[in-house]
Amino acid sequence: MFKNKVLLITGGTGSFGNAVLNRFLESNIGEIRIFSRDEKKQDDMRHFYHSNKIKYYIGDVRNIESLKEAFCGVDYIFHSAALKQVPSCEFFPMEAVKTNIIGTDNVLTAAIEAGVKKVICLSTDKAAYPINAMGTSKAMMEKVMAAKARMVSEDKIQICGTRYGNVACSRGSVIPLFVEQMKAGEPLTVTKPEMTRFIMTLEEAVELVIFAFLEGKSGDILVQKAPACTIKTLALALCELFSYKEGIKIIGMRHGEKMYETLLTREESLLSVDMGNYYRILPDNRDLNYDIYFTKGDKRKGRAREYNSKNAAQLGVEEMKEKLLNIPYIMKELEHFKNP
Ligand SMILES: O=c1ccn([C@@H]2O[C@H](COP(=O)(O)OP(=O)(O)O[C@H]3O[C@H](CO)[C@H](O)[C@H](O)[C@H]3O)[C@@H](O)[C@H]2O)c(=O)[nH]1
Repeated sequence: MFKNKVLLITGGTGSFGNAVLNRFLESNIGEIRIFSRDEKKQDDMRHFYHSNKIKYYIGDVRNIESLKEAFCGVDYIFHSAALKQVPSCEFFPMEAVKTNIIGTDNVLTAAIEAGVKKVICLSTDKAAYPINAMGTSKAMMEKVMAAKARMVSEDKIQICGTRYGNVACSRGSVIPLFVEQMKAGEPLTVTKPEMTRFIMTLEEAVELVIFAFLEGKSGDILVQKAPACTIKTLALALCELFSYKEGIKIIGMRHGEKMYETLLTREESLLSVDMGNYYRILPDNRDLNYDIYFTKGDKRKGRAREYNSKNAAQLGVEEMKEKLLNIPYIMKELEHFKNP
């Protein structure tokens, strides 16, 4: 489906953009456009890949004019540009509104105008029953996406979403932090040992977006059935892999954190289809006519069960070690740790 096509990735200089490039550069895709704000990161990528297939566009999803220019001739978009750090969004919630909500609206408006055929918007489990500004802005992003999908015919453009769990070893996340603590000879700072998270690899995140691209209909959100684990399991697995003896120190929950994350809410589980390794959450396309809204409901509500990192399949220490050993970053750090 990507043969000779033009794919644009917003926020394309991040880990996700690089993983998509690794996946597609050797394929028969026509062109990949990297759209982002940071010229330095784009320049680094230019030198790293040396590929004529990649074109770089400086711009900001907050600025619709910059999107319009970049979208000319584009077939498909993976929309990954976002503010995704929990603390920074908590301190600057309006910045999250501008990038995650208004930015997504801009991307979709410009995509419709430019005749783009399919857009996949990347969201997070923190958007389900959100408690922090990052999750709330992503929940609103999903609503913007659903509203746009409802308004524009599927023949013109297909708009879908994906929801991720935690991407293992992504920039600024807990695994690289624990690795740095081990290098410094410090104990691992565990917030709450029994806290759980869905764990995905970057490759799985790319697979999910491709699955959404191939199988998603307009308005759908696709979710991968990811395994989960407690933070204690993760810390123990790392200590065992690195033969690390300094142990862990419990520091307590941080601002805006939940004990577990949800990939599928109770309400969504009524609208979801089990597709083997994935769930497809169908859009709630009931008539939005206000009279009906007040007189007709859904009797099934209340019977449904959410899908969260507490009731999902849990990885034990051995399984976690196995998963970690498949991640190039861990292999590199292990090598370095053992032969400094
Ligand atoms: O020193 C620390 C830091 C984190 N944790 C724990 O490790 C887990 C993961 O923490 P991360 O900071 O790696 O991830 P978050 O769940 O807070 O959020 C991350 O995952 C999100 C997706 O759900 C977004 O991608 C977001 O940008 C990213 O920071 C949490 O239970 C957290 O409490 C610790 O135990 N000790």
